[in-house]
Amino acid sequence: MLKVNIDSFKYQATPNKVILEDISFSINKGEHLVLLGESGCGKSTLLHLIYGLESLKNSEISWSGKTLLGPSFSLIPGEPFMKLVSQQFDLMPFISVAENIASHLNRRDKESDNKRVDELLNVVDLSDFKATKAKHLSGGQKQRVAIAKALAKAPEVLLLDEPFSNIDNFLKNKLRRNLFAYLKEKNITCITATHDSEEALSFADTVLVLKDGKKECFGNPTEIYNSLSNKYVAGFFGDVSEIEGTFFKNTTSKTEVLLPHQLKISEEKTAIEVEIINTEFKGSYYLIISKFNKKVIYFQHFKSLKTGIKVYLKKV
Ligand SMILES: Nc1ncnc2c1ncn2[C@@H]1O[C@H](COP(=O)(O)OP(=O)(O)OP(=O)(O)O)[C@@H](O)[C@H]1O
Repeated sequence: MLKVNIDSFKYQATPNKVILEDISFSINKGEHLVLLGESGCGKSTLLHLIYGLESLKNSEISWSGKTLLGPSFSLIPGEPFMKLVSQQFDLMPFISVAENIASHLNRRDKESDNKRVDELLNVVDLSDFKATKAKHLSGGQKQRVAIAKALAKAPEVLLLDEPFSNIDNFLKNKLRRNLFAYLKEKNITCITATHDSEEALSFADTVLVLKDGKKECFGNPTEIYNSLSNKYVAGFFGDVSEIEGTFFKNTTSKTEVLLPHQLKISEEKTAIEVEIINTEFKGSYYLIISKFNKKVIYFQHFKSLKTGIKVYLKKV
């Protein structure tokens, strides 16, 4: 089990700025935790602390019951059973993809090394680039080699910092399925930092949403999605509308946070009469942008609607 208990963390360079505060959680071996949060909320910092690149005070991080001591206690920062794939890919440019990956292997048995390289290239879908020099790869391809390289020595824990940020949507889906299935098969514990909610919904066992260095919510993806507590959390999953509960005849006036698929046009008159501002074609549906009580309201519809017309809305 990986246990993280961070009281607070500040960088030496900015001693008056708290970067992370009151972050505690644990994940079981083989589980996948997704850290979801907007840019600058502290995701990379948290990964660096877990990996052991920064020193902590009044805090503890442990793996399988053993406390990780941090950089002050080791000559080479970083734990040997853990690998971090950061946003800098750290490849050797003048050698091939295969040699880059093999540089992390024991290099005693050429044949088994070669097999392992092939297996890993298959995981990141780069078999055709085995002999290509790293400097001739695109950003997304380098990112995939960095992941394969991190997996070479079979780490127990893999930390991924925005692992698919340079990869197009079409390939991303295939890669994510391959990689996360491989990690499950090998029982490798993984933490992925991202602002892509799909990674959280489809591939996480647990999601930790961070906001301004603090824990906003923690739980399994279904729980989080089905009880979107506020605009910040809901914003990762789509355009957010906020409507006071009284408009739905709720007993309280507590504002409801709704995603576009949770609102639809009502044939009968309701308390929510919106004016259409714009329509965006989204492929399988139209996203309708409308105005209600000076607020922007988003809902899904099966066809586009004319700007300026008024319709009534209700909850799905
Ligand atoms: N070495 C450093 N020294 C001082 N401040 C830093 C350092 N590295 C990061 N920060 C600050 O810490 C905060 C959190 O940064 P961090 O990179 O952890 O965020 P993030 O959520 O990973 O962002 P992104 O999604 O953009 O990568 C930011 O305000 C950043 O400016």
